[in-house]
Amino acid sequence: MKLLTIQIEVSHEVEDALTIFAQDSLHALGSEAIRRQDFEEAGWRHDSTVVDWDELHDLPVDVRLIFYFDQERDQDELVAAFRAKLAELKGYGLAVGDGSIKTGYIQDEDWNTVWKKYYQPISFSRHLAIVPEWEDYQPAFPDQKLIKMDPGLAFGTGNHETTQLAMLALERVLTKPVKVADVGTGSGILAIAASKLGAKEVLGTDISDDSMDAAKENFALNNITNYQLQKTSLLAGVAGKYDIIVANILAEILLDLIPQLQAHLADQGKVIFSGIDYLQLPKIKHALDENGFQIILQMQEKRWIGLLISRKDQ
Ligand SMILES: C[S@@+](CC[C@H](N)C(=O)[O-])C[C@H]1O[C@@H](n2cnc3c(N)ncnc32)[C@H](O)[C@@H]1O
Repeated sequence: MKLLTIQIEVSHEVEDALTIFAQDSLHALGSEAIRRQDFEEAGWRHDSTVVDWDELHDLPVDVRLIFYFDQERDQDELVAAFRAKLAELKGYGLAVGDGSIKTGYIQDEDWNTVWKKYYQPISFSRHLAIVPEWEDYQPAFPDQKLIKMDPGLAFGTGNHETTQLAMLALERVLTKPVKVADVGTGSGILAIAASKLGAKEVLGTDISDDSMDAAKENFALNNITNYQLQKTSLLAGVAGKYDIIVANILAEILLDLIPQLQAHLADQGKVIFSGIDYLQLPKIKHALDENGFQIILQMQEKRWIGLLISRKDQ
């Protein structure tokens, strides 16, 4: 099978917003970012960035985003959607960069090997490291827990700031072996992190078939058995209450989740939101307030906001 590729030259200011837009609104099968800065810093960086100098033919001015879509998708429609999004972001006062767009086709096996090359172990914290399935990794601490991942076609390698903000909040609130629901589980990474941090049971929900397949494989890869997966929108049809509900999804979708929270959150429960572009924060704050919730911790990385939330009276 072939994949449609759409390549856009942008400024780093819009990289995240455009990537999430492609993933969540246009249902891209995958994405890749080639950042000039990564190449320039390659000599001294020892984190998850990997640079293959042999493949260095033409560097982007700032960031080149490559999105992968099913070959049957209408490329003119997708290009028009990207152009409209770039115009919207420009309207917010962001530097969008060159904005030029190129389209093409590649064999999907090529895509699989391309992204794997850029996916390296992440020593995330004192407690957790995220390790691609095919990598050997020596824990930085004898008791550091490893999250083994093969995200397949689902979102959630652990590289994205939004995933990392949600993981930080999980470390903060998982102080007892409680029940955790991960809404929009993607690759299952947050549910797996919760289980490794000692959750009693984890539930992952998602609307995507790719997510269900990837999460199931990743639970098996991590020898996790105390999990359930449910293909549904947000918490629709989910039975029972959860002590922690974590959701890393775009703000527009979190707005639909907020009215469902009271019914699914246990007494003294906590909610973790991530995936909120800072421009969308006022809307989320307002909706939380209207639905009886308060923010008890706010974190930010680049444009992205992560929130720890409780009921107002708790
Ligand atoms: C940004 S990804 C987060 C993946 C993973 N939890 C992480 O933190 O890396 C958002 C996920 O939400 C899923 N999603 C989007 N809309 C949804 C909905 N209405 N209900 C459930 N999942 C949804 C997408 O399929 C995607 O897997």
